[in-house]
Amino acid sequence: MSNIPTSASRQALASVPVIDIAPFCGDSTHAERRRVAGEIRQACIDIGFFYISGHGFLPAEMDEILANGRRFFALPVDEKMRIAARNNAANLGFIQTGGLNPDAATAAQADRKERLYLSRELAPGELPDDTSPAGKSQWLPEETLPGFRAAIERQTARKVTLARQLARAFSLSLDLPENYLESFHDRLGCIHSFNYYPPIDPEVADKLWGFSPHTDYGTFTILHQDNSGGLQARNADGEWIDVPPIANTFVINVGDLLARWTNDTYVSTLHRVMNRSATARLSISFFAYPNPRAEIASLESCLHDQPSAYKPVISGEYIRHLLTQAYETGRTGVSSRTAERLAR
Ligand SMILES: O=C(O)CCC(=O)C(=O)O
Ligand SMILES: [Fe+2]
Repeated sequence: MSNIPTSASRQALASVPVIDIAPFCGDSTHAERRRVAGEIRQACIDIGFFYISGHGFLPAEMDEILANGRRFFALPVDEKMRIAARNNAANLGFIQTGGLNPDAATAAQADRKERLYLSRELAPGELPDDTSPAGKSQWLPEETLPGFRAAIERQTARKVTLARQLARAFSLSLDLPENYLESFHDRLGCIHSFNYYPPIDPEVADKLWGFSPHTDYGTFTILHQDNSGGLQARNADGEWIDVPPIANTFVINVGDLLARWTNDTYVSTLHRVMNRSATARLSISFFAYPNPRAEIASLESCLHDQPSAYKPVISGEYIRHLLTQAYETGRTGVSSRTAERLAR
């Protein structure tokens, strides 16, 4: 692509753009998809965040999954701890405030969020992989939450499809063949995370985060937030801007692995959550990771005849390393990769 925006033209946005991705979800012309891909490229260069509309999820479906998330977190903590993530090989399950092994001291400082981490089912014939969470979800007995598992599995499958459609859009945005990134995600590693944020007392709001500033780790995240508000992202000038709820949209953000893959053409942006509303906030993140054994080396279309800043990594090992770091501290924090980038 000539005359295309590059990271040299990063702009400090005051708000996150909304992009209609319908051309990637149904019949469309190449020109239509190319136009959308151009909008995605600009957003990923400027801030690494954009909303999507035109994704095909019905409003009732979106309400239903939020309602199911609320049902889970409303259970007594002892019930939720029956599927504690610390007892699961892939660390899927319930993560209480303070992380996997909170002691009193760390839990007092930790992010206030509780989480439920799930993944997708294995596809027919797919074998489990040590570095992929696929097929390793834990579930409460059906009688505890009737209909919960079936509803979540349906939604997870829908988001796997949406992730593939987005992979096509990202490919085109990077001047790659349209199926290029999709072929790295046909054994998609993914975590479908339900995030519960109790309201934070304004008196201690400076010390206690719902979710402290962090970046995500994978290729991209599909985020569904309820209407509480409280999410912010850091723009190219280092200012925190609101990413308020917009009905019937998802928020997409670039993860560390895609930033690395694009040699920092696309930015994995710091973001954070403070629930200042009087009621609990619920959000649902779907983290898309490439096939666990895929080698991720900087894309040719992002090198511009310069050597890459990064060595190739194996996707599953890289993600597992960052997740372990987060689980053990109870604060997702800034990944070591982002720390390196911020220090440069
Ligand atoms: O709750 C939100 O809006 C953001 C969640 C988030 O940043 C994450 O799950 O990584
Ligand atoms: Fe995040």
